Amino acid sequence: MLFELQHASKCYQRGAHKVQALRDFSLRLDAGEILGLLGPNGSGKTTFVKLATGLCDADAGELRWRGHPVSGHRHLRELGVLLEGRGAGYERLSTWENARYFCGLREARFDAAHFQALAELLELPDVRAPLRQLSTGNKLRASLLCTLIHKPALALLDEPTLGLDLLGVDKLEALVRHGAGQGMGFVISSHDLHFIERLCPRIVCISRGEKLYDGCKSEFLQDGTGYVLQLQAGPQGAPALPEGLGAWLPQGDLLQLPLRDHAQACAALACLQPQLPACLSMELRPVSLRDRYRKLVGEQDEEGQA
Ligand SMILES: Nc1ncnc2c1ncn2[C@@H]1O[C@H](COP(=O)(O)OP(=O)(O)OP(=O)(O)O)[C@@H](O)[C@H]1O
Repeated sequence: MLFELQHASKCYQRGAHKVQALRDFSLRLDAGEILGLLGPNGSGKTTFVKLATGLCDADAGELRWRGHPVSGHRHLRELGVLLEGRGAGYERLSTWENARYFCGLREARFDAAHFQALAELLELPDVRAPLRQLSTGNKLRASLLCTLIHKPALALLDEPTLGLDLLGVDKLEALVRHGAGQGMGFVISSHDLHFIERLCPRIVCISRGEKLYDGCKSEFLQDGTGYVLQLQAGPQGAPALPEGLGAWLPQGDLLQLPLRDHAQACAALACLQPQLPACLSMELRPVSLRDRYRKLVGEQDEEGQA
């Protein structure tokens, strides 16, 4: 076991009010794991990263590193952190200079070959130019490089895709897979659900500071729905559903029908076929992380309002 946070709680004081950012939150991670941390805005993801990195103290709970309670800041040398999609790079320094500086700060040897490998993996164009001359996406690539230059055992990446173009996201994905292959652990907090779905075999979902789910992505996706039929009704309104297929769920101006499996999807299409040409659009797709996440967080909101 690499990292463990046990029963952590954190409350912020905001004026006269208290905000419970995390409540009895526990998480453990092994070397080589890639964990996707999901949660709505304000659910406590950044607070978790701040607790893990000592940027703020928990009101309760314990942090353990390699099986031992954390005391002091020694474990920070083995962490790589990207907070809220921004690195801590110095704008007047180049990627190369920043990387050397951050290695020094963590008392790690600067490995030029590792720098080169990361720069190539990220396709960073000009590692000798000051950061201020780089585009937003390339600044983020430089920050990612500086986050990983000292070969941390655990990388905590908060919103690492913010501002990255498609190629940049692909490069980041390759970088994470490469690191995990070498035994690094990753906690990736992001609202980019496609990115998390592609990359993370383990999902943790939090809402209002509490953990709603922690487990395998494949199990997270399996909640009895295998496919979703989605359409936009024409002037005649929603197609009539035969008995046993449930009911249309409105989603903005679209209608969605959750379907159990391949057989039920085929049966639904066969029944609805005469009515489908009158619809403005139609799509049958496998259930996604987005569907499942929306359902889980939505259910919790409903409970909260009840
Ligand atoms: N320094 C602070 N002072 C007061 N309240 C804070 C502070 N930092 C965070 N909070 C509050 O704590 C809660 C959790 O915030 P946090 O930033 O951890 O959420 P998040 O899941 O990272 O959100 P997002 O997805 O928007 O980045 C929010 O209600 C937020 O307003």
